[in-house]
Amino acid sequence: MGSQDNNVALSSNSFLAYKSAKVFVAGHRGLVGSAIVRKLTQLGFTNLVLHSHAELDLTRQSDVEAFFASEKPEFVIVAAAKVGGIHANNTYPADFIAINLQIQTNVIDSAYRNGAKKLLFLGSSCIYPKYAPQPIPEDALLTGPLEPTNEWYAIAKIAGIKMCQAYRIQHKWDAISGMPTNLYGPYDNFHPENSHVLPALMRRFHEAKVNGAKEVVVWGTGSPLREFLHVDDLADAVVFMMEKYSGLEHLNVGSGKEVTIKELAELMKEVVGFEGDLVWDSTKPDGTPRKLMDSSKLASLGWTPKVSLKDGLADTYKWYLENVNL
Ligand SMILES: NC(=O)C1=CN([C@@H]2O[C@H](COP(=O)(O)OP(=O)(O)OC[C@H]3O[C@@H](n4cnc5c(N)ncnc54)[C@H](OP(=O)(O)O)[C@@H]3O)[C@@H](O)[C@H]2O)C=CC1
Ligand SMILES: C[C@H]1O[C@H](OP(=O)(O)OP(=O)(O)OC[C@H]2O[C@@H](n3cnc4c(=O)[nH]c(N)nc43)[C@H](O)[C@@H]2O)[C@@H](O)[C@@H](O)C1=O
Repeated sequence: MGSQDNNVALSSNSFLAYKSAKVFVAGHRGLVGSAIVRKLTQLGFTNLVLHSHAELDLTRQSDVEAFFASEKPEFVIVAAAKVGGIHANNTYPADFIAINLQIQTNVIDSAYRNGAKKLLFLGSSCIYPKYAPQPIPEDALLTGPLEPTNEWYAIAKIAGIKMCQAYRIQHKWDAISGMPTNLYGPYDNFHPENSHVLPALMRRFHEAKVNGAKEVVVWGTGSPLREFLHVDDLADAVVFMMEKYSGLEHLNVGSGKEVTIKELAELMKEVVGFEGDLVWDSTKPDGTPRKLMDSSKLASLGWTPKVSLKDGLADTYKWYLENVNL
């Protein structure tokens, strides 16, 4: 089945034409959700519906149903999820599969039942097989075994894509999915163990510099390749997809540029200004050896990223100094 076979007519669904539309951004306090809120605010959206986890626990079906029945948002962006780096994914598999299945199932179903015009679900590049062809095209999904450190999270995310597809097919409802590559930027999670590599290294190098440490430990061998995208670029792509895309297939969202973890660590060392040595802890997992996404479908619709890794790191470190390292 081609990606256009289940398109929903967009004529009544323009996103950008209607800045007073009620838009629910689930997960608005996180890395991604906060960037989407910044972008929508800059664009002039005036009716954003925002609830923290403490105010509305999206794993609770009856609370989610009551929220949608009373608020009836017209557009829904799902950036709420249980998220973490390689260690967190590997350590809390039950949380990663259960919480994510609950959040996305509750939100997608309630959004449909309460008349939302369009919903965008965010997955992750870890949905693809561990040894997918590189760069990874969208149709590599479900063609091979997953990376074991994050298969529980990946299975939940794959279920989210399939749920959007199923509602599109059965109900002719405009649910789409975007698959971002590894992200970073303001409001990231800088936890020493549970975060992703980029914020983890930023904090570790910064603390080493401040404490005058001679070395910094970096996990794994340094050889895995990762593609990084600044979260402001992702927010731009989310708005672009809300306006321009209405198809069955999920769309990759990447920068097209990859670096080894060793190169990332060297760059971070330079940006932070740490002058000691790197020590590699090979008892820690490398995870997927490479996951560069093929984002040419999104590019062919007219979207391109703008922020280079070097500029994005400098910008994020400035934010870290002003907001985290108080
Ligand atoms: N970070 C990355 O590198 C990547 C992220 N993504 C995807 O982007 C999306 C957002 O990720 P990111 O911003 O990094 O994650 P964060 O951990 O920064 O933010 C997650 C958000 O989800 C909210 N949340 C979590 N559980 C619940 C719950 N039970 N009820 C209500 N809200 C909840 C949190 O709310 P609160 O703050 O109030 O606790 C928080 O605002 C996810 O779908 C993720 O898969 C995809 C690829 C890469
Ligand atoms: C976005 C994506 O994020 C996760 O996948 P990942 O890409 O493997 O994520 P990561 O950022 O945690 O690690 C990238 C690489 O970096 C190395 N590494 C070095 N030093 C540290 C370090 O200090 N912390 C971490 N976390 N990694 C480190 C680490 O060993 C690995 O080789 C998925 O679980 C899944 O959730 C997902 O979708």
